[in-house]
Amino acid sequence: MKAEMQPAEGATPEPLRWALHGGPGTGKSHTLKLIREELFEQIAGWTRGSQYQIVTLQAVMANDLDGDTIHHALGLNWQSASDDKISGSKFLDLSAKAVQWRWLIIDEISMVSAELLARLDLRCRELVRDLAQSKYARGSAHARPFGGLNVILSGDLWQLPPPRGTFLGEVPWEMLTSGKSRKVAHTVHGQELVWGSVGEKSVVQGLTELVQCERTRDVWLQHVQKEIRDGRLAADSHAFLHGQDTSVPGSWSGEALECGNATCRKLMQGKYTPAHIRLHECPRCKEERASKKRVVDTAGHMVEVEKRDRAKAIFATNAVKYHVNKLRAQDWAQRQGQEVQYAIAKDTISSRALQEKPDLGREKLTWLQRHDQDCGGLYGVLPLCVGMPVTATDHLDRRRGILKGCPGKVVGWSWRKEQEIAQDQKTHIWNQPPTCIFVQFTTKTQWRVQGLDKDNVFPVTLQRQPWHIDKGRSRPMLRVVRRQFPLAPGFATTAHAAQGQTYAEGAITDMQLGEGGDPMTAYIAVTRVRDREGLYIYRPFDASPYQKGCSVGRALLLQTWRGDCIDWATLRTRYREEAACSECRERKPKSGYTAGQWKREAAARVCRECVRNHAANNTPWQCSVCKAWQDEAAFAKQYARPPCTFYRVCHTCEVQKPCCKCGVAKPASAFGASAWKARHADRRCCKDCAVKVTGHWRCGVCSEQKAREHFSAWTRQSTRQNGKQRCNPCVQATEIRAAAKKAKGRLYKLRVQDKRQQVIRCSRAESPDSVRPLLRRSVCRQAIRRATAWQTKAPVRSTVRTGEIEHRRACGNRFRVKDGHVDEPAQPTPRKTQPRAQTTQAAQAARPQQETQATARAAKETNAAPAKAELESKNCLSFDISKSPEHGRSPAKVVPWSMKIPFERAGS
Ligand SMILES: Nc1ncnc2c1ncn2[C@@H]1O[C@H](COP(=O)(O)OP(=O)(O)OP(=O)(O)O)[C@@H](O)[C@H]1O
Repeated sequence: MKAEMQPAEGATPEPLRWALHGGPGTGKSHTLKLIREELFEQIAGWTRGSQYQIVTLQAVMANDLDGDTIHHALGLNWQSASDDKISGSKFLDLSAKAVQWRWLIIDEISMVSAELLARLDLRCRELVRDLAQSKYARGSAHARPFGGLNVILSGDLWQLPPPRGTFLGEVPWEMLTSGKSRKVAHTVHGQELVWGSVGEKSVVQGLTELVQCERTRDVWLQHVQKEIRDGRLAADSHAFLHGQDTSVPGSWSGEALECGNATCRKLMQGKYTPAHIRLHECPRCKEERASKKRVVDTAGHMVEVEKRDRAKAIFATNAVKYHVNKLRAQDWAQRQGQEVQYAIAKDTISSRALQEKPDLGREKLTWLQRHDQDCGGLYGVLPLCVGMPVTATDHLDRRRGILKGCPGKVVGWSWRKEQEIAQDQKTHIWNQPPTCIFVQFTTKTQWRVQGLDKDNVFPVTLQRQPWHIDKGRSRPMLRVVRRQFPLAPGFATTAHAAQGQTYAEGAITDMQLGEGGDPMTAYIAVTRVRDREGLYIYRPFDASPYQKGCSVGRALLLQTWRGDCIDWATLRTRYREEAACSECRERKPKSGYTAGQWKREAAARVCRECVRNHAANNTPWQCSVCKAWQDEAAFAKQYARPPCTFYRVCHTCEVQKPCCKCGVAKPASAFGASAWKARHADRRCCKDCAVKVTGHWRCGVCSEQKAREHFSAWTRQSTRQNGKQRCNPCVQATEIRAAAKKAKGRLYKLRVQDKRQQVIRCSRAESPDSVRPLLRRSVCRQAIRRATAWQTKAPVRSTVRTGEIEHRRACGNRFRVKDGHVDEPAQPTPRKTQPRAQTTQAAQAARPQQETQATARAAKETNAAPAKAELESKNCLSFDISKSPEHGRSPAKVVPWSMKIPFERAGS
């Protein structure tokens, strides 16, 4: 260190920028503590904040080292990446503190993002006085990194990356691709601070590595931790954790057989099955094997309930942590024989939010179920009982060391007088919270609040925190203020909060990773314990996520810090984007191709060099159709323009193209300019097909272009050309189709009618004789009656029982019947429509002939059917359906008998 700080002759001393690296529990924080206490404070007599500063990302880590958070110590804005908003007075305050700064120690560097490190560097350059000797190198106008402060970067690159931002161990790909960086300035700056160099030397000048794990003395557990760290968890280790059979005896630690038994050593030779090994291993191996089973099963193995109750559950996400905390709080209270008290948060909606969404109040109950990180870090329903472990969710008192994440236990709470009545009613849900909750916190120092009789007991009062329901929006509007105690049950935590901690009581972890889960979170949990007895794995897990190896960046950064020579050329060939040229067959990086060529398919991609060769041979352009490289003269002039780089067609391929309508291949002159250039063949329509002729319309049905006279049938309705116009043949065809359709409809009706009549006839013929008259009567509602016209004495058949009968055939007159008998008046009733004089004479002339015919017909009818006469004598009227007045009427008026009287009923 001294050597590094020793100036070369005549030169400004170079400040120290050093890395302290080591696995979990190797004592990095312990070393920093020693440097602080023994070197800085005891030997140099310095104080924190004046001559040196120790910073970390999280308050709990800072508290362990008696340091500060990066944001608080350097006045950085933690909500946004902009640091311009710092007030003048605060900046002056910081500057005054930084006047004497010489050392800056950053712990848990893996959790500091590139962006945050860049902001820290810029703020240091601002705060350190220009007069400070080390700020500028001799002859340089640029401030040194970190304003010339001596810096120690301590941490483990194989631990968790920052919750947000770019991980420092990520390879800056610009180094591999030698392309321009598209990252934001802060990212590039931050990465340069750990990867880059100042002049010939790298920014981080060297590295001290700690290798001996001090936290975990269990050799086998150390071995498992290492396997998970390297991403190569062995099948045997996985089986040991699950209590399954292994290919080695139980006391195998990964390096040696601890029992030293000769039989067990023999079992190691690989000839035996796992079941055999388990059966024949020595008692010590059996014992070791049992203790290595860390996956908790439901059958009650590892029933160390008491111990497990005190162990901290470590999860990857806040949501799981929140729910586990609530469940374990209930469980814990039950075991202690206590009733859980629930403090209900009060959410107040801002007036602006109500303006935007008036019915927001209805959702309040659902907000209580959201996890705390969604609602300003305060629980909706906070379970509490006396003696329960809790943690502070905010910095409650910096002076006393009660920072966010500080552990403690509930000692009691105090009510206002009027609230004590509610207490008597034994309610366990506090809609009206107590005035304060007394919590005994575990801090580095001992203190006592005035008026309280116990040490380290702090009255935690209600806190208000704003949160937004619509926090995903670019400008959240729906603001709610939550009022709750800033406490959380202390049974579970996240892996990020657990980093750097040692849990002597043990840790519970879930190693079954979901999709996208990070094995590092499980690694952090596994490395927090002192021995295997302290590790509880929540459920069986899949080994594959822990066998994928680890990223190349971490190892490369460590090599950079060590000062090892990195073979960037080999890395470039391995990681750079490359593709083979279709002509020279050589694999080349993206920069070896033009943008257009890179996008092409592998078979058509040509590298810059081959393109250059073609240009040198005076064939600079490639035809997109025939793929031949040709000179410029082989292409049309417009292809010289830059947009045509991706599509050029030579004259030979361009001589003729087919029209999409007529399908005939035609030269360019037959097409319009845009149609000729169209790449899609279905858009290339020749002029003949596309042309509009004056006085012509295109028929909307047959699509033919015709003179307007051919549309005369259509223009009777409309003269507008709207694309629906139809030519005369098409109109005619339409009309014919409509008429045919109508006729078909009518024919169908007649067919139906005929069919019905046929059915009736058949049924009548088939029905028994006794039933037939009944059927006839039912079918023929209007019975046919016989009468004799009194004028001509001719027989007349009619359905009229009472009324007038028109007897046209006999004389053209009418006569009246009453109850079926002819009512003979003194004078004949004149017809309504009187025949004209001429026709009356003609009718009178024809009358004798008609009378003769009628008489003859009557005689024929009387003689022809004796059965009919018999029926008539029985006063039954005959029925001939073809002569019936119903015949020929619409079927709707004729009611089929079968529908009216069922056959059986009629028969009976
Ligand atoms: N040299 C040492 N002598 C005795 N105990 C030590 C030593 N180094 C570390 N320890 C103990 O080991 C535990 C872990 O140490 P420490 O927190 O410093 O490790 P770390 O490397 O910072 O771990 P992590 O990477 O997890 O933060 C602590 O309880 C500490 O007291």
